[in-house]
Amino acid sequence: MKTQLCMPNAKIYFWSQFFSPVQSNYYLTELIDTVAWQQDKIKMFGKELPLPRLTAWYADPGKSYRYSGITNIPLPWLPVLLPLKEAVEAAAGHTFNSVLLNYYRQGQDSMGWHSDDEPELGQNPVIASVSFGQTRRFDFRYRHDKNIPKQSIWLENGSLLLMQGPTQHYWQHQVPKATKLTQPRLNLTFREIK
Ligand SMILES: O=C(O)CCC(=O)C(=O)O
Ligand SMILES: [Fe+2]
Repeated sequence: MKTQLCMPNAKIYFWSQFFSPVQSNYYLTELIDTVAWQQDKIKMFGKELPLPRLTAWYADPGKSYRYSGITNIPLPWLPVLLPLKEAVEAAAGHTFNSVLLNYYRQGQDSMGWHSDDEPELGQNPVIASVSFGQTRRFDFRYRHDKNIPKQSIWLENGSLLLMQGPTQHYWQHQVPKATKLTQPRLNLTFREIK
């Protein structure tokens, strides 16, 4: 079922069971096994620190993506990713030429506050985010006014979150640590690199 999140200066839609549990469990194991996962390092306070998650970047030829000082050179599309891309494109009414995959091995893995506002995404990017495996909390905070309350949603197995319009200009998001959780989660964010 599709719902719209009610947040100012944002256009966000959510489908709780976009993929069935059977499909989702298949994709979870298949992607964990076949994706070329890597652990990037970022420079922080003069030190090199490993990112607290594994990532991979699949995209059309020439579509590189740079964030946090890391340049992602695209890998050619894996066949298993193509039906996912098509299903998400049909729901979003938008075509994508790339996907960033994040592998949260357990609750210690996380992603800090950020907006998806890199220049290669252009103005008002459409970003379609699919989750498989362990349910994790996804938080939003308003960038310019601390009085606007934070919002959170639970991204469960098989869900689809679509962020578009001015969302990235006005809101940041994060996936906080959840240290008690032991099960893996995969997230795929489909993007259009200009
Ligand atoms: O894991 C998630 O749900 C969020 C991923 C994300 O924000 C990103 O890849 O930019
Ligand atoms: Fe993001």
